[in-house]
Amino acid sequence: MATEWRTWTESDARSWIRAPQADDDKYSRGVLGVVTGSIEYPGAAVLGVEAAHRTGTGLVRYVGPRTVRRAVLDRRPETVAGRGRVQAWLLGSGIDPTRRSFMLLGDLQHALADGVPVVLDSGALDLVGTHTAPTVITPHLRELVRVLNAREIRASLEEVRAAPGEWATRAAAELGVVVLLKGATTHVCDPSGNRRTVLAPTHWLATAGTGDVLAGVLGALAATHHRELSRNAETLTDLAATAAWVQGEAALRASTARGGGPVTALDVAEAVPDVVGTLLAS
Ligand SMILES: NC(=O)C1=CN([C@@H]2O[C@H](COP(=O)(O)OP(=O)(O)OC[C@H]3O[C@@H](n4cnc5c(N)ncnc54)[C@H](OP(=O)(O)O)[C@@H]3O)[C@@H](O)[C@H]2O)[C@@H](O)CC1
Ligand SMILES: Nc1ncnc2c1ncn2[C@@H]1O[C@H](COP(=O)(O)OP(=O)(O)O)[C@@H](O)[C@H]1O
Repeated sequence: MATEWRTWTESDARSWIRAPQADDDKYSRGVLGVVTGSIEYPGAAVLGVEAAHRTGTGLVRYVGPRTVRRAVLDRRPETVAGRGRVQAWLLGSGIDPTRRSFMLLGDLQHALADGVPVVLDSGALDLVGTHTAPTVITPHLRELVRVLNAREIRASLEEVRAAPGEWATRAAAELGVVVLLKGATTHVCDPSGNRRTVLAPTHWLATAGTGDVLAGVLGALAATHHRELSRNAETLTDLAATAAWVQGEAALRASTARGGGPVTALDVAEAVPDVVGTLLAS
């Protein structure tokens, strides 16, 4: 039974930001594994990894093509290249699902078999339902239409645009995953009927790559909350709403720092630590 939509606020988001403690190390803080980016879209990998580091995970492992790996490491040398044990996976940003190599598909399947929480974005959205781990999908409107149509649920872009919350709810129920449907209002819902909206505080956010940043923030929050997630998978819904809130607030701060002017996706990622710091201080 679906509940009413609840608008996610700063005080809601505050409950889902974890600061490291004296007995923490980089592993206990949570390791995020990332399979994103491609020769066509290397920037998506850079943006997601940057955002994950900026959100405050203990360690990020990146798996992907050599040239993309190089771009990621040039920007963020803290990143560890190659597979390893992780507490959450971020898969698919900057990947064209029609052009996946065997090696990439193997990396994606390997990650999905891990059993830890998964964020599925962009070029991995079609893999929803192929695994049992707690999962959140992060489509925009067109991508949600594709996901629904692939499951023989007929929906047009116009229909989904007219009632995004209803279609997100339907997708969550049919697919058995948390759905984060992006837009000026982001709808987050799950199969248990929990429903959140996150209102973007600036429309400058509607620019290339900010979805990749959101995916990185969410991946990091999933990794840092791995203990809560292992006890209660529904936690993923609130973490997803928090990621959208943090991303929106970061965009607002980045824009305000530029006199209210436009922002780039990297500006948004770079503003995330300020948002996290403010949430922890308040
Ligand atoms: N820096 C990076 O690496 C970045 C990488 N990115 C990565 O790119 C991948 C694809 O993501 P996406 O959301 O753009 O793809 P998709 O859902 O297929 O939508 C395409 C739709 O847009 C439309 N369209 C195109 N041009 C248009 C125009 N001029 N004016 C109006 N409409 C236009 C087009 O419509 P059509 O031409 O078919 O009418 C089509 O329906 C994804 O993996 C993402 O992670 C991005 O995050 C960006 C930064
Ligand atoms: N009109 C808007 N106002 C504010 N935010 C928006 C608007 N339209 C889209 N967004 C946000 O911008 C981001 C775009 O993500 P996405 O569509 O995946 O783009 P990309 O693939 O280029 O990263 C999402 O977080 C979405 O919620």
